Amino acid sequence: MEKQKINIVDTTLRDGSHAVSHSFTTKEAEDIAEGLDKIGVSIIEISHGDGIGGSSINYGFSKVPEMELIKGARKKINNAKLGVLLLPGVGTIEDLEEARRNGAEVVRVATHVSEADIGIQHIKYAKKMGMKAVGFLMMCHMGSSELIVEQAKIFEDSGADYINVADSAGHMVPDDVRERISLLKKSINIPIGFHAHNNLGLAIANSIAAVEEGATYIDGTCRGLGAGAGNAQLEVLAAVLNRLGYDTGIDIYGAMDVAEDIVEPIMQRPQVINTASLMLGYAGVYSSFLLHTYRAAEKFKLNPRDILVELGRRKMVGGQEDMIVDVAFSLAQKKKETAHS
Ligand SMILES: CC[C@H](O)CC(=O)C(=O)O
Ligand SMILES: [Mn+2]
Repeated sequence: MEKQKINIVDTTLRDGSHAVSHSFTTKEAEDIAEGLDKIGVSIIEISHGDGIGGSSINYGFSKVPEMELIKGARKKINNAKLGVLLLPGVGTIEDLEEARRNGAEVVRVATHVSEADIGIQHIKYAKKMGMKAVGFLMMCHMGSSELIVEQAKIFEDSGADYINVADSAGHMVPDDVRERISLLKKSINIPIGFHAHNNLGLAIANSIAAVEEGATYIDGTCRGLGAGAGNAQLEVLAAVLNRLGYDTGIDIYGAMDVAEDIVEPIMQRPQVINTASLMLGYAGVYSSFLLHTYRAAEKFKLNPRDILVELGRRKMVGGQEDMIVDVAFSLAQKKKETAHS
């Protein structure tokens, strides 16, 4: 029997950007893109962690403008497709046009799980420019399977080539993934992808659950480099999928080498599940809030875990990074009041 093909989408140079505070240099982007292209990934995504246009005071400034990184990566890619992420409102149609001119062939239009309608024009415009367009639903743990189907259909009707379900908070367990992907599989006519975060240590297990329910595009990053406790570790993902009999087209030894020789040396901290990243998963908080929370905790002399619990309680979603400081400020005020009472 022919092996099922699984397309591996690498987002080291995009989700990994969160983990290095958006400090990738052109040389690093070139080396990583070249390595990923050689090992056979289907799509190489590169952008500021919060997508094109994300470099800002709210999300953190990029060390090197992302369009320079995109141009650098473009020169090194021969086989994979070059992709970017765009959050409508953070990135604009003009940013997308510029990325296209610089060689991007794929755009993943990312919206909160209940807000696909704000991405319709971006999907349509990308298709008009000849790009592959993907509807990327974030924070899917917050949406029922039925809501996800409804929102995916909005993207499908706009012309999206596939739908990506993202467990942005790394909060899902395999049954959550199975339930959502299986209903989606029965309900839409385009392929399905899955994007995991490892905050509960389930990124690989959840990715496998997605594949078993019919997802054919799976995200990974070298060494797991990404927001929070990171993403599904690409070299592990490829090895596990291979062992399960799927065809990823990935050179597994090559993937190990890219992770070990090119990505690991530029990592700023080990990609581990420490207390704060575990709390992201446990409380269902956006993974990219982690480093912003550390900074706020230091500034207001708080335990990062307390800030994360409060962010989870308030159901903050992607894009609300400014609320981290707000929450930290009010917790610090409360602490002061309690000390004086
Ligand atoms: C802020 C964009 C975000 O990092 C996209 C993503 O990777 C996710 O939702 O997990
Ligand atoms: Mn992510």
